[in-house]
Amino acid sequence: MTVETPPLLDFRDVSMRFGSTEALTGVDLSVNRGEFVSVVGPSGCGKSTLLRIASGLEKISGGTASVESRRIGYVFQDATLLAWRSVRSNVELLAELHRVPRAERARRAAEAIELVGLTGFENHLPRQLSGGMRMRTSLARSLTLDPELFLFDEPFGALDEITRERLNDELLRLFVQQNFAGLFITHSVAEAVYLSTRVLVMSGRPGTIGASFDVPFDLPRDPDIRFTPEFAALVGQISHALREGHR
Ligand SMILES: Nc1ncnc2c1ncn2[C@@H]1O[C@H](COP(=O)(O)OP(=O)(O)OP(=O)(O)O)[C@@H](O)[C@H]1O
Repeated sequence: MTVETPPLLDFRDVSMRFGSTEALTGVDLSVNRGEFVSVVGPSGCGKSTLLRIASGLEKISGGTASVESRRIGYVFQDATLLAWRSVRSNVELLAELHRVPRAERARRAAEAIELVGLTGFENHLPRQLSGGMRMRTSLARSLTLDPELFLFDEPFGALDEITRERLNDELLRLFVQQNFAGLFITHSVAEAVYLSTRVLVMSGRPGTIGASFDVPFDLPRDPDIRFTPEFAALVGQISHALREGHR
């Protein structure tokens, strides 16, 4: 007999108003353990609002939004590093705020730095890093808290194509290795398909989930999958759904 575990994140009929602006309506969204769910949608349809609700920063106007875990990681488009702190000290910051003892904090930071491939750069300051390395530092900082649910708000949007693809590979590897569930916001349909087990298409406004696509490709994922006709076909279908919802 299999025991059903509740989804880590479960939104039912969620609506959200900001004054007279109806930002979200009738949003049903769940993220289970083992899932990496991406959300694509036109600008202003409420994607960031979804993440802010998930992280408890925003109170919903209607429906229910439950998050089962307290171990939540966040990575945003801006790496938000402290300029005067080294990579090591930036990576330790969250653990420090959570009052993790010094030796344990140092151990977790060293492990996270290794996981994101920044070993050797521990003493660098943020201004001495490339954009991709800053993002890796931000990712490592969240990994020190061993998140069960990871929320990503367009983390790679500002990076060049090659760096973005490399970080996509690294994130996929971490997803398989570290076993967290992910909710990932992006404007890139190809990125969403490559990273995810499921892609949701939002339409706006007010924003709602218009379509859901399961991604059938195995994990761990071969980077060359991006050049196959099956991959292109799925990207095409999702892009089409995005255009339909935009009308
Ligand atoms: N704090 C706020 N006060 C008022 N309106 C808000 C607030 N936050 C978001 N909104 C409105 O809610 C809608 C959704 O915004 P949100 O930032 O979630 O969209 P988005 O899909 O993430 O956009 P983008 O893709 O451009 O980042 C927008 O119309 C926005 O103006």
